[in-house]
Amino acid sequence: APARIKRDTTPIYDGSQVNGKTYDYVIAGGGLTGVVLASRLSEDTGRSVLVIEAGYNEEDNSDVSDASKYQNAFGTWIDWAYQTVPQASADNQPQTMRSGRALGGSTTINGMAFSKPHSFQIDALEQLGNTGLNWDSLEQYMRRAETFHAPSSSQYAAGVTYTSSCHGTSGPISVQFDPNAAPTDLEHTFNSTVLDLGLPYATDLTCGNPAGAAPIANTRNGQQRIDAYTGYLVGKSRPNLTILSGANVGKVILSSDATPVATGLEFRDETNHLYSVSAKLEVIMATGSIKTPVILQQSGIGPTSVLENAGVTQKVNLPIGLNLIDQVTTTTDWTFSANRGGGQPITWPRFEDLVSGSDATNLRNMLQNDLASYAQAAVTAGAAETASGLQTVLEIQRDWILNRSAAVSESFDYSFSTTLGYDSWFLLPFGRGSIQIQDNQAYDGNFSIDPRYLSNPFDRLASGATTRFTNTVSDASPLSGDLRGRTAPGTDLSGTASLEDWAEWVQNNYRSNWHPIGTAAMMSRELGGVVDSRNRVYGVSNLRIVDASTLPFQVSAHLMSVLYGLSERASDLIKADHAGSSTSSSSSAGPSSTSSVSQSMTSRTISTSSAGPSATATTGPIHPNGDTTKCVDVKDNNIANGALLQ
Ligand SMILES: Cc1cc2nc3c(=O)[nH]c(=O)nc-3n(C[C@H](O)[C@H](O)[C@H](O)COP(=O)(O)OP(=O)(O)OC[C@H]3O[C@@H](n4cnc5c(N)ncnc54)[C@H](O)[C@@H]3O)c2cc1C
Repeated sequence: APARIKRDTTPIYDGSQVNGKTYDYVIAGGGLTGVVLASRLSEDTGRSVLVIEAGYNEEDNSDVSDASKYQNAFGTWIDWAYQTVPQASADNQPQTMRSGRALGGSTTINGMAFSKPHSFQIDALEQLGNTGLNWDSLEQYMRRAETFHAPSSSQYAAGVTYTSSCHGTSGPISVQFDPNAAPTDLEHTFNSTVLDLGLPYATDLTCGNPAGAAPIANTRNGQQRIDAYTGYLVGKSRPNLTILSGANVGKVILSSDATPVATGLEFRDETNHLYSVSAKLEVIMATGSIKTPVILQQSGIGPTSVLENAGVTQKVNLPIGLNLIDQVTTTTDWTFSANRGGGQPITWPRFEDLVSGSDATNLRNMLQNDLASYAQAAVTAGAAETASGLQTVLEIQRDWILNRSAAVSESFDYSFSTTLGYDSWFLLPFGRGSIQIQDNQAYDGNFSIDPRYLSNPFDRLASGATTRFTNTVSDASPLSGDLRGRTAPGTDLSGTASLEDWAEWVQNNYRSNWHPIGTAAMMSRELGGVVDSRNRVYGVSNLRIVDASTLPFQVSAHLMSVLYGLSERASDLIKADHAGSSTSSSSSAGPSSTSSVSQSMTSRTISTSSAGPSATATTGPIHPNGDTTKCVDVKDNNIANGALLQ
């Protein structure tokens, strides 16, 4: 067996150890949300829980645990590095979407920034048909995930601000300002510059009003990254929790009832054996915004045209894989006249900060007149189910931008040596994309990811305005006095150039913001929703989705806080829904009877194998030193060999 066996929540690697067994809860994916659910649901010692995760325990990987090594893991084995299709409205090139493949999921490779949206953005979840889901109810779950460490007295004296009542005090995820950093000259200069430009100051980015300039805390404890797995499971003794790592889920097993019942999962372990497990109470999907739609479409839950083209028999017609929303990021750079110290000032400009005069009039008119055509364009592109449903959501986004002074962009600024850089993105795209399987191969098949970056005319100009604003800041005093010149974009693009010119630069110089959401949206069925307010998939029994795919729109925040809150909330809902149910008897008593496994296997189409080992099986671990090519579960859509794709 691989030597990476750890502590009490020991992952196992051999799928035959769970094959044919029944667990109360079977969770696909052990990323941010999967790990929260595994931890909370296994608190109930009478319930058996299985998590199936494609990646491994990366506690010993310093690229994960060392908080200063952000980006080192990009392009390595633990980055899925999903490839989009060439982006027709941008530069016609594919984009790489970073995503973590490990216990802890994307929290093992992410930027650790911890912020919360506007309270009215979370209240809008209720407006979309999710009764009872609003800022007040979710905020307590966001706090339940968090333990906040106040800044040191010297940090406080140097100007770090916070509001302790907005934070949690006893949750699994430690949130802290970098203990080795206090605001530098640069940060003071930067903040006074943006305040002079009229931006407000946000004392704390977790209080429900993040617009303006603010300090940002991270999910860290000292120099250690606190990812979801480290926070929620490492060191916990949970005999009723089984974690199978290195295994790819391919399908949800569904009964042939008129309303299909999710009875388990089919998966392939690290040695390519094909196996299945049963869920007595529920199957929970937590494989993230890209893979959740792929797995569900392969299982027969999805849009008619997508499943027909792929040759998959449809069991439930749902807009799974539609409504994909990600943002685009640009990087702009300046040179300092002298080293001004490191630092990470962050700004969240509003519409009124980004544009004025005819630009503001033009953009406002677009939002006032063109939402119906935006919604229709998404339907035509196969990215929305109905124009009326999407328009309802877009009208809510318009209200945030034009009437509620929402933060519409984020600018994450950094300085090192003599460079000042800004990573900036327009937060609230009106465009929508899709994820579609291309064949009926659940393990070695192809799927297309098309975020349709910059296809929406408003997104395009708002992205231009977002990037141009970094120039406005750099040109303003006192910051301008410290800068020698701009290195990206080149000076042929002047600060007063039109939004159109800046948008064109963005089209050729952007990257994915790596925040895909929306592909199984939580909202009423009529609006294009896939799950209800309790995370239950419409038209299927015993199946929930609890991951980033359920967010129906982007918000003015990094996503972790919301996802920790939503998965904490879901764990309570699931526990409550099964409070009276009896427990699974076979989970700890070895494989369930062969006959029940065979029955579930014959009720679905399976080309590669019958129950039990597949013909291509080999043995031995595949990570980190083994033959990683064995773990390729979707052709051309991941890295399995550790090579850098870009
Ligand atoms: C590079 C990067 C930087 C980011 N920076 C920040 C930040 O600073 N702050 C912030 O708040 N958010 C940030 N995010 C976003 C945040 O990390 C994600 O939104 C969040 O982790 C999504 O949670 P999830 O549970 O939906 O998916 P994930 O956490 O990605 O988990 C999905 C899990 O499913 C597994 N999986 C996939 N397919 C299968 C399969 N077939 N079988 C079994 N398992 C499978 C994956 O390996 C993964 O472990 C960043 C994301 C990235 C990629």
